[in-house]
Amino acid sequence: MLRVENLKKHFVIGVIRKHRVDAVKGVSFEIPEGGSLGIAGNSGCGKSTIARILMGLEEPDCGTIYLDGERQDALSASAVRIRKKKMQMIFQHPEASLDPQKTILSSMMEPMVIHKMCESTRGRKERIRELFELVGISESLFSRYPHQISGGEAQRIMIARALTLEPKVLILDEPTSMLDVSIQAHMMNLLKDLGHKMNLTYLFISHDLEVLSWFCSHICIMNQGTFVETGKTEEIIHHPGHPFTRELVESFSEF
Ligand SMILES: Nc1ncnc2c1ncn2[C@@H]1O[C@H](COP(=O)(O)OP(=O)(O)OP(=O)(O)O)[C@@H](O)[C@H]1O
Repeated sequence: MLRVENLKKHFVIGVIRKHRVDAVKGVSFEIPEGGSLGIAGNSGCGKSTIARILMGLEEPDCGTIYLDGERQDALSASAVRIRKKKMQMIFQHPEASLDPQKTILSSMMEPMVIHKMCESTRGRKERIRELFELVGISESLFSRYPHQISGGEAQRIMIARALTLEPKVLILDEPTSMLDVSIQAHMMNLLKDLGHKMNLTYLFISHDLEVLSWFCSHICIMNQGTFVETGKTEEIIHHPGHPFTRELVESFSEF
């Protein structure tokens, strides 16, 4: 479903003394339809840069992305728009993704209008109602503003919003790290359930090996812009081959 080959990205920071940061140094991975791949690594190792490139928010230096069998850099502008529908992202700060001046219903409608989903406003509202039910929130939130909802509700709204476009791939970038521990488990169960019901393909980015090992069948361990180890999650967690992976696994088993 999603294949990435030799992705690279550097940034130049500083004004007077320029400094080069090689954020992603040639990573490759593949996720089959309905599969779940985790990318684990410490802060600053380049995880979110990969996600931002996939979502078209950053231009890579080089690399090839195939989505649903199609090479993405060979696409026309209209095909890029279709790709953006197929791949959606859930961010760490859901409240920051909602416009504070718009009601929840209006924020939900927006992507559906842009991508011409459903024929009428009534049809769109009905679809949003169904999605709210699916993610376990009530339509009483429709008329509220982002400051009138909880963090857990905001994240469920963002999941429902991503699903309005009927994506095939969901990129999760630390989707639960800002939530209460009690809500985190509900959210992870919800995402797993949705994956089964809608045959979603997941790319899950996190520094939390415990969450990733529960959610993902396969995992890539990332350090300083490269994948140091890739494989089945169970095998990597129980038999880490690379010193960095061992360090990461040990830091989690201490808790
Ligand atoms: N727009 C940018 N301009 C300059 N440097 C950047 C930019 N975006 C990321 N970087 C740098 O690239 C490196 C990788 O950043 P990235 O956000 O991908 O890491 P991460 O693994 O997702 O970290 P975290 O888990 O803390 O979000 C870091 O050194 C970061 O400072």
